[in-house]
Amino acid sequence: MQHSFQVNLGGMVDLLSHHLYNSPRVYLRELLQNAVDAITARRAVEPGAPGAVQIDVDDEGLLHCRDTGLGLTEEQVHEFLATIGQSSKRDDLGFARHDFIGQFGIGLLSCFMVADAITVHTRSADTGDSVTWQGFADGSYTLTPGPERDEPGTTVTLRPRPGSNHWLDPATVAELAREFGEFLPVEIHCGGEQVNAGEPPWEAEYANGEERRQALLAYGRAVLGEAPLDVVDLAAPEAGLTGVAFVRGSTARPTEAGRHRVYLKRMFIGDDIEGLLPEWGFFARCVVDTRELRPTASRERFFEDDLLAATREVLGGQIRQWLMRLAAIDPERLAALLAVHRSGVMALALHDDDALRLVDRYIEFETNQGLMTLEEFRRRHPVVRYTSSVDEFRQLAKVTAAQGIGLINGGYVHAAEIVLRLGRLDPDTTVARLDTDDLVMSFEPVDDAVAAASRGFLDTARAVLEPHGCEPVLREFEPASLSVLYMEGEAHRQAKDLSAATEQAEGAWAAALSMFDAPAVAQLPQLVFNHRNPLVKRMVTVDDPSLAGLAVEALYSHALLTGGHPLSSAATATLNRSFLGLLERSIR
Ligand SMILES: Nc1ncnc2c1ncn2[C@@H]1O[C@H](COP(=O)(O)OP(=O)(O)OP(=O)(O)O)[C@@H](O)[C@H]1O
Repeated sequence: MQHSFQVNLGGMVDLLSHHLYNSPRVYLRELLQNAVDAITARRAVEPGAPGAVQIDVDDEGLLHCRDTGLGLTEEQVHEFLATIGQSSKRDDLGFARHDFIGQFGIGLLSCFMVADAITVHTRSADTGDSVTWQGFADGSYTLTPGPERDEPGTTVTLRPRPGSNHWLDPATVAELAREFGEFLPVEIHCGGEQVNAGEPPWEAEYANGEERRQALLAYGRAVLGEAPLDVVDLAAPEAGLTGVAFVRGSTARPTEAGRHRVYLKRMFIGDDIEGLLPEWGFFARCVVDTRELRPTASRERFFEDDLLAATREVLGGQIRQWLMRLAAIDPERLAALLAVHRSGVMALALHDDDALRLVDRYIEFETNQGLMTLEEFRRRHPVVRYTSSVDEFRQLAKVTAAQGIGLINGGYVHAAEIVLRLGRLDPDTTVARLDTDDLVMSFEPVDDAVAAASRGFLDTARAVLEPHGCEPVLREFEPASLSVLYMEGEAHRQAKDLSAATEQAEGAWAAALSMFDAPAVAQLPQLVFNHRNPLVKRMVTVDDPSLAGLAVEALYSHALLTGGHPLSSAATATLNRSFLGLLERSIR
């Protein structure tokens, strides 16, 4: 036997009024929306019908919202107003009717957030009959005929709940009406004063293009709280969407990035709507009006459906086109923009070839020959080498420059990925991570006489460094001011990364990683002594093994520190020992 669900009416009303919305302030949005929908419905059958909404708060603190809409018959009151989830704005198949903002049949209940009784006094334009309905938060209602109204339309009256009077304060009401109704296509009056402009500034008529642009920039200043760098027109016909994007002149606060101001059929929905632009577009803030995107029941965001995804693509494409056009007509302004929004454009360049070209041409990277664009760097160095960490760059910038090797600091966010992608895009560019083994190979060996004279020193150095898993090498390289370099070598670094990952991993990951047993490290890290350095030159001929040992220990720890390598406890002990030992000898 089949049964029907039972509904706890009071609980349902409570759920749909108090727990659906972010703030009680939306009660006024729902009132305005119903008024505008009722006017739209009346004008569909009576095109010249008046279209105005009047909101007043009387001396007793009651709020009255009066419209010149279609009104309701007694039958419609029962069917639509008094039936939760029933809406006159859906067609016979249950689809939202296109011209109306409402569709769910629950919006009026939001008034229970601020009122304990809702009175609807309405006269149907169809029958001319007037009725009065009064609904309460427990789900009960009364319906009485009359009193007569002169004109078709509806007046909704709210009696404030104890403690909610401030929401019905005249100044608050005017502010909310202005906010939600700013662009609604009917006149909205509050306390006798019209509070809305009725038309979004991007839809308005202007004498010429420049006047329009200045008006939009002024509007953008109000929206962003700062002067925008530029304004971009947006249109996504499938979503019935028009609007503008303001390019920020400074980086957005994290709470604002990727959030946009959105109107639904000209009614304000929210200032913090996400998902309108691809992630990389965080340097722009959109203000748009849409007819087709599907709002959730709270009307505080949109469903993440195919239409929203397609709209995001279209709008992203328009921002991208604007960027490309700017590159062609005003490269200086583009450079200024890229300087402010560097990381956003870099992120875009990770999957967009045009943006990659922009980055190539306009964004400066840190290289071992100073700041320069990748385009310029590639002109000088057909092989683009990069480091994957800032520390490695710092350590090797000078020494690679001295060997004539161009080096890019790939340690900053996205830098290495950008350089690699550029290599894939441009067949004439070879991109390679700096291989420190190759670098050591490029250093000149010392001549035979020096090698013979340094044998004793190298034996001492080998003995000192062996417990640290490091071996000494003597070479000649520029700059001569550099005494030693600690070089890990690619194979060693990979093995180290793997063992660190395995140590940190837990559960299934640890098991998976342990399958890649760290290979026996073929090449130990090297401490490369530079024989062109005057100190090293003297050091290799010192015939006091204990002094040589202290010097090696000191240079080893110094090389670790300057290379940004973590100091093990053994290395820290070495640093202390060598420092104190050398001090003792020099003061003796
Ligand atoms: N000012 C009004 N004039 C005429 N009819 C109204 C008015 N306000 C409400 N109604 C009627 O009451 C019904 C229910 O209104 P309610 O605001 O709860 O839902 P809705 O507007 O249909 O949908 P949504 O939940 O999306 O707002 C409406 O469909 C409409 O038929």
